[in-house]
Amino acid sequence: MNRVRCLVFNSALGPLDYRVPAGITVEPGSVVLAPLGPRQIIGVVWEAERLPGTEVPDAKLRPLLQVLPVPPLPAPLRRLIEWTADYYVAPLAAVTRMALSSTAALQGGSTVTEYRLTGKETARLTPQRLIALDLLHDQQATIRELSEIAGVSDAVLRGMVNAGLLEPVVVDSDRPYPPADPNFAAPDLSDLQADVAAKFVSAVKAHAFRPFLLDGVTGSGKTETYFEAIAAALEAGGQVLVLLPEIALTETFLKRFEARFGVAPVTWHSSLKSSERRRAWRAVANGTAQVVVGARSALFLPFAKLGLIVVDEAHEISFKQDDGVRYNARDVAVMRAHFEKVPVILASATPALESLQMAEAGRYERVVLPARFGGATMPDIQIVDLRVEQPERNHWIAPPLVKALKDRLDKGEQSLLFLNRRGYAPLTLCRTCGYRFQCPNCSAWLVEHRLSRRLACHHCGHEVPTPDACPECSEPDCLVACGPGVERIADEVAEILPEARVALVTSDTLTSPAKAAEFVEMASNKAIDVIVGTQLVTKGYHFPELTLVGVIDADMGLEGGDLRAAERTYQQVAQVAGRAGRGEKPGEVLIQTRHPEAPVIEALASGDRDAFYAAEAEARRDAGAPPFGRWAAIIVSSEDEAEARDAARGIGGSAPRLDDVLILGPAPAPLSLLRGRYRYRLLINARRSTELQRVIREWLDPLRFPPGVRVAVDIDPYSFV
Ligand SMILES: Nc1ncnc2c1ncn2[C@@H]1O[C@H](COP(=O)(O)OP(=O)(O)OP(=O)(O)O)[C@@H](O)[C@H]1O
Ligand SMILES: [Zn+2]
Repeated sequence: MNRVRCLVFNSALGPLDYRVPAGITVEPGSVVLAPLGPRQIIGVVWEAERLPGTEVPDAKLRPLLQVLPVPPLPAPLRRLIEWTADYYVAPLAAVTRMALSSTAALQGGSTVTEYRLTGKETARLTPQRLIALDLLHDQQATIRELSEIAGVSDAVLRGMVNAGLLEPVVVDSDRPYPPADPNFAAPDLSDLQADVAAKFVSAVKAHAFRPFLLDGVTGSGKTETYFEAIAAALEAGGQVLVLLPEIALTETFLKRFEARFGVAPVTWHSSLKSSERRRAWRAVANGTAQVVVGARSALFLPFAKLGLIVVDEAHEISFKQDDGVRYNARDVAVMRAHFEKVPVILASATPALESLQMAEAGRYERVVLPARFGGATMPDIQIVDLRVEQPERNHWIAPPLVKALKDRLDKGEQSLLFLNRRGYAPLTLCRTCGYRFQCPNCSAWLVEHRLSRRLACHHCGHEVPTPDACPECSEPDCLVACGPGVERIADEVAEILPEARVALVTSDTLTSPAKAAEFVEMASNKAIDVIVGTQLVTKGYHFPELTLVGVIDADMGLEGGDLRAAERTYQQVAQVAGRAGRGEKPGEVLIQTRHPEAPVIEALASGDRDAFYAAEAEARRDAGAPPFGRWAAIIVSSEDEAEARDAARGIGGSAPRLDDVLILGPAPAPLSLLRGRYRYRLLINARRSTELQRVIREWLDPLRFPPGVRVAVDIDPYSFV
């Protein structure tokens, strides 16, 4: 009797056993279609001994229906999936799903039918068709994707196909990617860079697990050195995964990669079309995708012969996923390298304390690039004490920064102003009655976006047009904007420097790779004098004429009491400062603050990173915080406030009593209402040595909750709201 155990794509079900009928051969990792009740479900054949399940008698087993035409998930990936599920207390099925992230790729055949406009116009056009004609220009995608782009139904589009307005195009999703050339344009490395690169290259050649922390100041050429490691992996016929924290950075990366290797790498992120996803997924699985650059989800792609992993800007908190499986891509990347037996490079100018600690403990090998490439110097950093140098009323740029901006404009050099807040103002209130605009779904204020004339919630996306009158007291023209967002700073720059060309760079303006490319092009060609941006412009960019960076509010990130607040402020400010003076002209950085005496501000001013990290590490050690102690959170939510509270109390009531585990809460989360769900939190603090996951699993497993309640576990949380 030939039976197998499968992990099926339903997180509520455990592993299921099936019979393997004649004519089908499977091995661990095979992706299969199996019957489940009257339906069919996708599953993955797993080593039975690794998945405890209930033994079903042979006679009761149902046969597998089909093996899907893709290579089996390789063993190192299966081990990674197990590790991730175990470490983050997540269902195995939910993690496995992340690996099979293109359902199109799992189906047989290698073509996808996409549609595009024919250019023909018929006499009778309904309003819906007119909209579609307008929005689908230069688009080619599946009906489902086009319907999302145009905001019309599938039926409207199908009607347009029948009317000859749209035509099908068959796309071959197995056409190979052009090969990268490791020697296309190799740079002359400086001696220091060459030493670092040589370590990477020998590690790649050795094909063994070896984690590196590439700690190099901004502009030191970290990218150039890890490109040498990529070249070595290509020479050896291996695949490479490069993780970037944001899609917005991909564009610059692609250009540099192409200049170095002759072709663009394969990209992987959430906004790929399904045909692109399918092509990339299949090429990764059959080993023909050589270098994949992607957001954190690329981490679970089924590489056939991985040779190297790079995590760039490894300190970025966007590597932490905060919904679904709550994992940290930086840490999982290291585990993947461990299972694949390959080197991994974590690159950053401002490494996370956790990573530095790992280096100190000898677990990671720290390699250092202490100076900028090509003789460029680090920028000069000045503190602007806002208590002394006050901006004008309702303005946010203090006199010294105004002066510096004027000076740069006169000299024809570029400036960058950084404020990590989108929109015009974070709070809008009525001057007459005091009414404040709040999100109906979240405990958060609505942020005014003046460019698009909306008030928007940055948590759930809820939006309303900005009204002319107060909704409470009906007084017209009485709304006041409180506090600054980047749009307001851009207005202020236009007021101070009417002739300056100002670019606003936020996720609201750089909405596509094309827009990002356009911005880079303009900034590089000096068609922009002042860039005003959020954290999106703090890293990755290299504009040689940019000589002034102004930080509008260095204190903003310090509010809220997050355990990593000081570290994050340090990283953000140091990164944005790092954009100044990367060319021949020296850079200057002005940091506006009300707390010049705060250790993090002092460290930024003196450039004494080591002292800051040492003090920060000491504080964390005292508080039993990571990396010295462990935190986990349990977040309980429901659309019904009482139900959420009761469930949270139930969890609190059955909390284990352990000497070395401290449990706080349940208490309403700081963001007590989010996307229409009421939220309660418990925080768990334990010693490094505690088996925290086991404690949590044994605590939560026996508990049952009403169907409307969601209980999420967050191991090593980054968000404390
Ligand atoms: N050996 C080299 N030859 C030629 N150009 C180089 C070399 N090393 C670095 N550069 C150039 O110097 C600039 C800075 O290098 P790079 O962007 O790799 O630094 P980085 O350390 O990644 O910086 P950041 O952390 O600030 O993003 C880039 O324009 C890069 O092309
Ligand atoms: Zn909201």
